[in-house]
Amino acid sequence: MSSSVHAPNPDRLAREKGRNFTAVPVIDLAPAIGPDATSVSRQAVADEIGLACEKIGFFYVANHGVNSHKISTAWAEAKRFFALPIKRKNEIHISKLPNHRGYLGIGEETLDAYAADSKEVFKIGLELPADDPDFVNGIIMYGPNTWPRDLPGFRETIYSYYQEMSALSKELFRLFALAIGIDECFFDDKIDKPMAQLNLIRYPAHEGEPRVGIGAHSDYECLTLLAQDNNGGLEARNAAGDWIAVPPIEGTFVVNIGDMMARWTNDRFASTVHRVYNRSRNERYSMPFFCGCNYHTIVSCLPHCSSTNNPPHYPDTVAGEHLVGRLDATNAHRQKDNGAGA
Ligand SMILES: O=C(O)CCC(=O)C(=O)O
Ligand SMILES: [Fe+2]
Repeated sequence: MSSSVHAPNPDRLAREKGRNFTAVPVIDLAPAIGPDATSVSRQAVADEIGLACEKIGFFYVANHGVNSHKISTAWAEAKRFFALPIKRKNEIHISKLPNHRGYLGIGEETLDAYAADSKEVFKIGLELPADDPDFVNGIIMYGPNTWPRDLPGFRETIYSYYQEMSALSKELFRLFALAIGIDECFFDDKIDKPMAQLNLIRYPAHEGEPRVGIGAHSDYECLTLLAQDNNGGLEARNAAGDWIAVPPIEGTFVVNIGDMMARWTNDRFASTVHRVYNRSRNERYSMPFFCGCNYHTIVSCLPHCSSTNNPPHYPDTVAGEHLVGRLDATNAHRQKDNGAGA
């Protein structure tokens, strides 16, 4: 879930100054979350992460602790889902569901008004019962998931992968807190009912010129944990406007900061613009997990993120209201819901 960046935004350009990265670092998480981790080794990893978040907004994590079998089975199930006939996928089309879950076909989500995305997506979120009070109150980020029928094993495998991503995100939030210099547990009670979504994405193969898979955008939430296949194509934009490749690296996930964490840290952490430019022309798959905080969290400039010369850039924000506002702007079916088309 992400936002277009085409509106001229001088503030954003000013913030990007100095973020002239030419590569994205790999950060080893073992000294932070492995069996021999100490508070000193955790802080050292957190500082490395903090630097990457400040200068780049992107990093890879290695030794992340996610079971490789869970990752490979999730890939296999994602491919099985997209191979279903379109009629079957449309049975669980997002526009037919009461919350922000389900299937979106090619061209139905456009992140950059100047270049349509070429991708299809299946979305799930935190599994909650239909009587969850927030869902009953119409909060579309919550409630039950809707799964494709007659695809045995899909639900279990994909939700188990979701839970792995959720657990790893919680570790990363603790490291973010250490990097910022606040209580390590600061985020814990703000992410215990997270607006966290897993997208399975398929970018179709094509002929001819390289093609935009997903247009230039920044992500909306706090952090994104991305698994990508071996085709490459993910690119992050540095302050000079150059597109820096973020290629697949075996055994890692790509992590990037989203707009909500940029707001929380007063842009100390960078929500860096990125895109997928499909040069390989092959079919490409990816699985981004977008971890936001709880819907009702008030996101307010954190300590150590402002000063008299650098006052808060953003008003306090209810995280969920902000996120849903962004979704309304980029999802065709949400615009209809909101009166633009009906
Ligand atoms: O597919 C990818 O590699 C990146 C996807 C992405 O940036 C997004 O869905 O926000
Ligand atoms: Fe993204």
